Amino acid sequence: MNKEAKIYVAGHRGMVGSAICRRLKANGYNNIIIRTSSELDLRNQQAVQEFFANERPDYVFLAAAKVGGIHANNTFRAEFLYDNLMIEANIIHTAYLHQVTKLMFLGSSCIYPKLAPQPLREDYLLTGPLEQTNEPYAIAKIAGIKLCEAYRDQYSCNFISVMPTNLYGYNDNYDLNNSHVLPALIRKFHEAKENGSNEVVVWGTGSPMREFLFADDLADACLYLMENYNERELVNIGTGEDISIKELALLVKEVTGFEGELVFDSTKPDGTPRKLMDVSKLHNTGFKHKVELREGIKLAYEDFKQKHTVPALS
Ligand SMILES: NC(=O)C1=CN([C@@H]2O[C@H](COP(=O)(O)OP(=O)(O)OC[C@H]3O[C@@H](n4cnc5c(N)ncnc54)[C@H](OP(=O)(O)O)[C@@H]3O)[C@@H](O)[C@H]2O)C=CC1
Ligand SMILES: C[C@H]1O[C@H](OP(=O)(O)OP(=O)(O)OC[C@H]2O[C@@H](n3cnc4c(=O)[nH]c(N)nc43)[C@H](O)[C@@H]2O)[C@@H](O)[C@@H](O)C1=O
Repeated sequence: MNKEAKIYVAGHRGMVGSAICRRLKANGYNNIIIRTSSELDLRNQQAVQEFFANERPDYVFLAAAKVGGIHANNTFRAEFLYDNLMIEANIIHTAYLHQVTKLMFLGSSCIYPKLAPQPLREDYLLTGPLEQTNEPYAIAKIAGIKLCEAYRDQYSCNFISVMPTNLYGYNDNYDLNNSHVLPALIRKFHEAKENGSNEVVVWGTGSPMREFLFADDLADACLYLMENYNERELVNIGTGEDISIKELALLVKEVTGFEGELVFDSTKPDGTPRKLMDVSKLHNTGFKHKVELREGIKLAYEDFKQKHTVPALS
């Protein structure tokens, strides 16, 4: 991408979109186009087509989506399917109509079958049934992948798809009902410590395994792949290491300094037992993540405290 290129970051206020914008600016790209969802509802096809006609971006990072953790996915099933289908269909089709030089679609590790062999290779896609709690979101993401493939096949569009693992970092979502596990645990342990509670409830059995990548590492990977990857096939983006939810909770407990007990609420779903990504394709391109989990949790916790805790009255 040349430094004067017009780069549209869809979802710039989100955890991933804001990280991509940070990285673009740090790398000298200053022609970045952004819109909030109230300025441009990406589910509205006409509004998207007018936006592209006016702004004519050269590159698109498609990081806008309806996103949430296991409870949100399992509760707002229609919204996770409809919103994500509409957002991706509108942007991908309009990017083709306006001859965008290159588009990157962000999928997710949940697209792979619930019980696929581990670690998950990109060619395991559509080889088995999906995890029920996030099937709508996964189906939408798979449709996005197939749109990029089909527009490449029929119209020679340079649209690539990347599959991030579970993410965390600056500007994460800390709503206890809709967030992912890591931000939820950071908030729960912090508030338990501040309130003097002697226990923190962890959803599920604690036995599922999850892989976690710091969002700024993902952003680095996205810029690297936007510059260097032009293939039809998916690319997994992760660390290649996973941890049990129980071990993760104990790590967050240690970082936040909470000294009480963990209580596991097995009435809550575990979801996919494991979804470790095979990241050999990514590593073969020369890219590797930098931030390890303990350090990343410390960085995310500091960000949480700066943005979410009311300063004590002086
Ligand atoms: N977080 C994670 O663990 C993972 C995320 N991903 C993928 O990464 C991408 C970004 O996720 P993340 O940053 O965590 O999500 P966030 O929820 O933090 O951000 C999502 C963004 O999408 C925008 N958006 C949502 N609906 C609309 C709409 N109708 N019109 C316009 N904009 C909309 C929001 O805009 P606004 O703020 O203006 O309302 C928001 O900025 C998504 O594609 C997600 O599927 C993949 C794997 C894991
Ligand atoms: C990125 C990925 O994210 C989602 O899939 P998920 O990884 O299953 O989601 P999660 O992070 O919410 O849970 C991971 C595990 O953690 C356990 N857990 C414990 N305690 C809390 C807790 O307090 N909150 C949450 N949310 N989970 C908790 C929870 O029970 C589960 O076993 C989908 O969006 C999916 O589509 C997707 O792409």
